[in-house]
Amino acid sequence: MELSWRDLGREELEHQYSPSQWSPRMDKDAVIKAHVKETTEGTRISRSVAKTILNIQYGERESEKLDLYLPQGSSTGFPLLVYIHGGYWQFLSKEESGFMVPPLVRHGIGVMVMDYDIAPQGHMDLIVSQVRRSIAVTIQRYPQITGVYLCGHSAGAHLVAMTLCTKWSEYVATPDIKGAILVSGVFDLLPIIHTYVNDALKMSEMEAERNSPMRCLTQMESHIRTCQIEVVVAEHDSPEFHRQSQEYFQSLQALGVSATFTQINGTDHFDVIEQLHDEKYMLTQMILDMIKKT
Ligand SMILES: N[C@@H](CC(=O)c1ccccc1NC=O)C(=O)O
Repeated sequence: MELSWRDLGREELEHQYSPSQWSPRMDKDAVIKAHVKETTEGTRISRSVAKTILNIQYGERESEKLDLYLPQGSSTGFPLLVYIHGGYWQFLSKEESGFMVPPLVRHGIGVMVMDYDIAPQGHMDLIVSQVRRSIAVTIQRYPQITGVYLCGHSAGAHLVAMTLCTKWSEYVATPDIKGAILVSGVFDLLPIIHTYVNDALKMSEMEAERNSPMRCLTQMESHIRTCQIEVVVAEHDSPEFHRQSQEYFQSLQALGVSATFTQINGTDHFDVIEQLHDEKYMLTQMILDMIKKT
């Protein structure tokens, strides 16, 4: 019989869910520090090269703000990439999450990045609803948006997957989601409950279940089932991260969704996404190709 995460002791489970411990480039503290530095600097560059509308309020709460990065000629019509940042639902913000903008705006693509209430202020149900709401508000306010693509990293990939199973009639508008790129994501939250990650989140088993994309795939609305979904992992992600992505991909395929699975060799959990500032990087090309074709 195959081993499951339930057979792992707490220590091993925590190791599996500590992405920084699997990087061959640097030690765990250095890789996170470098990630924040790289993405903060990248976001600063994006804000200097692209036309921006920063801190658009999408709700009543203080943190409910989003940034828009616009391509040239944005008054006519443009596709929008929504980037959802990671950080285990308790770190990072939109201030470090605009680094992928330059190659996208050069190709006529707009980018939206939202803040959501990270834990411990935020809890999982709130975070999921904030992400969905920020997207609905954006497409309602900017009718020039021709189609929406979702890209998320780590916890952000989880939030993309939850957005794919939204009941859109509960929101102010229904986005035309044409594609999604899920990078090094977590799609079943149950193992997370048994790790340090839950110290700030304080999810109950029920909250973890109802917020697990693996467990709400059948709620995916029919217009979403026709979109293109790309599941991506880093070569140096842990075996548990590989398993989570593999199983999510297989479930999408079983549902008849058009999905691909890609491992990016030579990358770890952090530089797999950091390199999106580079137009020549494989994942940037995958995103540009997807938007061109759909
Ligand atoms: N304890 C986690 C921390 C972590 O995942 C993280 C920390 C800061 C910023 C981003 C992170 N992860 C993914 O985006 C780790 O071992 O990597």
